Amino acid sequence: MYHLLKGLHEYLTRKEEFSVLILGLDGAGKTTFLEKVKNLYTGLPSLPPDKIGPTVGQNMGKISLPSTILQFFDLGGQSGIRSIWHRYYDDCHAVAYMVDAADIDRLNEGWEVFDSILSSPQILNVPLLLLANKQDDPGSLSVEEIRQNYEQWYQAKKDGARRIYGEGGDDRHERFASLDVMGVSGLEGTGVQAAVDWLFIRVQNSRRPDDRKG
Ligand SMILES: Nc1nc2c(ncn2[C@@H]2O[C@H](COP(=O)(O)OP(=O)(O)OP(=O)(O)O)[C@@H](O)[C@H]2O)c(=O)[nH]1
Ligand SMILES: [Mg+2]
Repeated sequence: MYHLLKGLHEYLTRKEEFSVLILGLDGAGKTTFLEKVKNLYTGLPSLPPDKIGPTVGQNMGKISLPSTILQFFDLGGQSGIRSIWHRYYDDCHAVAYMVDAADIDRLNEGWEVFDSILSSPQILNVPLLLLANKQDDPGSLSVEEIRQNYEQWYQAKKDGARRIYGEGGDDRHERFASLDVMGVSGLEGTGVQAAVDWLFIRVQNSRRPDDRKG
């Protein structure tokens, strides 16, 4: 009887687990952000910023929310490591792409990488959130400026491609038009809970066809 009740209790209180990828160029602030998420949701202290080095491979962090567990994968953003990102695409339920909104010189490079994610077939129906990080930095671009910056970059790329290939499809631009962009500071924690809330809500509605409950 005890085992039956225990099994029933476990069945009723089990949590569904979802994987969230945090992607972006090296130095965008992904690991600092994940440390803040872990601190806010588990109560454990964040690693001090001066103890966070460039990620070689991945960092993971699990947080428990009502009836849900979010498992974050923070992947190293250096160009040599980006080639492994695609291995995670099939099993993820959401992607947070982070840009350093204060590093204007590297935004174009960040958009090139973002564009390759937008055009990945495995990511097509996965919720995608764009995070404009380092909002605490007085030199950072606002959410609206980040949107405009991407639009300008995209337009320039499209104009260049049209000259070479003629008119083509515009799927990525359509996806961007409906994309949510949120301003955060992983260092100070501003906007971090709003971003996690966004991911929490979206993953519930985006189960992959082969996902099993439990
Ligand atoms: N001002 C400010 N600095 C930040 C913020 N988040 C991260 N940083 C700094 O940005 C630098 C890079 O942060 P990381 O978290 O290591 O960046 P990353 O995206 O994980 O980099 P890789 O692991 O190389 O891909 C560090 O010096 C951080 O302290 C932020 O919100 N505001
Ligand atoms: Mg890192």
